[in-house]
Amino acid sequence: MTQLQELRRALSRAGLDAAWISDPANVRAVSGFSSGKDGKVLVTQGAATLYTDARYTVQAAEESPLDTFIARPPATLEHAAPGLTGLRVGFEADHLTVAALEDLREHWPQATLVAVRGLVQSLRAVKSSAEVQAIRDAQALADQVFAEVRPLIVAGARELDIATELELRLRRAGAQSAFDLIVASGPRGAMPHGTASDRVIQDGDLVTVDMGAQLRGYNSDMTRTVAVGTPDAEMTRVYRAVLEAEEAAVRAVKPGARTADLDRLARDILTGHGLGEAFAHSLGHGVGLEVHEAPSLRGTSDDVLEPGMVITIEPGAYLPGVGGVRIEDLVLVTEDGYEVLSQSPKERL
Ligand SMILES: CSCC[C@H](N)C(=O)N1CCC[C@H]1C(=O)O
Repeated sequence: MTQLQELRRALSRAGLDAAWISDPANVRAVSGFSSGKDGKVLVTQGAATLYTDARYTVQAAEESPLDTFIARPPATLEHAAPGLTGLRVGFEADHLTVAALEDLREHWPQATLVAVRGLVQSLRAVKSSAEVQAIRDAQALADQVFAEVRPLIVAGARELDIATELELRLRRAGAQSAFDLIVASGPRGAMPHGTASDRVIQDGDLVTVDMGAQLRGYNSDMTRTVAVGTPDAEMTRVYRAVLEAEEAAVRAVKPGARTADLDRLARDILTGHGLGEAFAHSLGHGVGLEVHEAPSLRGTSDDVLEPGMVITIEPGAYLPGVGGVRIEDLVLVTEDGYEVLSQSPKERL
C-alpha cells in the first residue's frame, strides 16, 4: 500500500475527510516531490493535489504522480476551497504556523479545520524496502567516508578539519551531510551536540564524531568515539560503560520491544557504572526522510518496534569540564530481530 493509501485509511480512522499536508518531509512522503518546503498536498478520499509554484513546474511533473496545481498562495487556497465545503480537514498542528492557520480559516470558511499531530509521521515509521535500501546506501557511504577520514583524527588536527574532510567526501560522492557534523574532542565531548570547532585535538583525547549522509532524500546517522593516543583511566572506564550499554541495547532490538524498555536497559547499565545522570538524552530515534523521526526511543515513549523500522541506538555519557562518549549504531528492525546497518568499527579500549 502506498503512503497515500495508508493516509486515507488513517484519515477515516481519525474521522477526517481530508488533510492539508504542509510538513516538508510529509509532503515528500505523500507526493514524491523532493522540494517539500515549497509544496503542500491536499488529500481527500477521492483526490490528491500537489500545490507548488512555477519554480518547480518541471520538477513536480518529473517527481510526483499527483495532480499538480502551480500557483502561489492565496491562489492555491482559493483553488482548493470549493472541494472542501462541509468537510473536516486535518492540518498538521506540529508544523503549520499560526499565520498559515489564519490563512486557511480565511479561505476555507466552509470547512471544519481540525488540528492533528503525527498523522503522516506515524505512517513513515515503518519503511518500504526501497526506503530501507536508500538508508542502507546512505549509511554505506557514511561508513566509507568515515574509514577514509579516520586516519586524519590525530593530535594537532582541528575538529573543523575533520568535519570539512567528512563533508567534502560526502559531497564528492553525490550525497550531503545530514546535519551539522558533530566533532567534539576532549572536554568538548561533554556537549552532545558539539558541532566542530577550531579546537586542536590533543594527545589522549577522546573524539566524538557524529555523522550522517543524506542520499536520495534519506538519511543515515552514526556516532563513533575514537581515541587519540591513550585516554586517561576515567575516560577509558566511561567509554567501556557506554559501549556495554550500547551493545546490550542493540541486542535487545526486536519486533514487539517497547522502546521505553530499551532506553531503560541502557540507562540501568550506565547507572550501574555511576553514569545514569551523565546520560543526558534519550536512547535514540527513528531515521528516514528526517534524521529524527518516529519511533521515539525515549523513556516516556509508548512506541513499540515493528519490522521495517530504522532506528538509532545511541547512549552517551557527558561529564562537564571533563569529556564525553557517545556510541551510535543505525539499526534495522527485522522480522526476527535486528540488522546493524552501520558497519564502522568501534574502538575496543
Ligand atoms: C543534530 S542531529 C544529531 C544526530 C545525533 N546522532 C542525535 O540524534 N543525537 C545526538 C545526541 C542525542 C541525539 C539527539 O537526540 O539529538
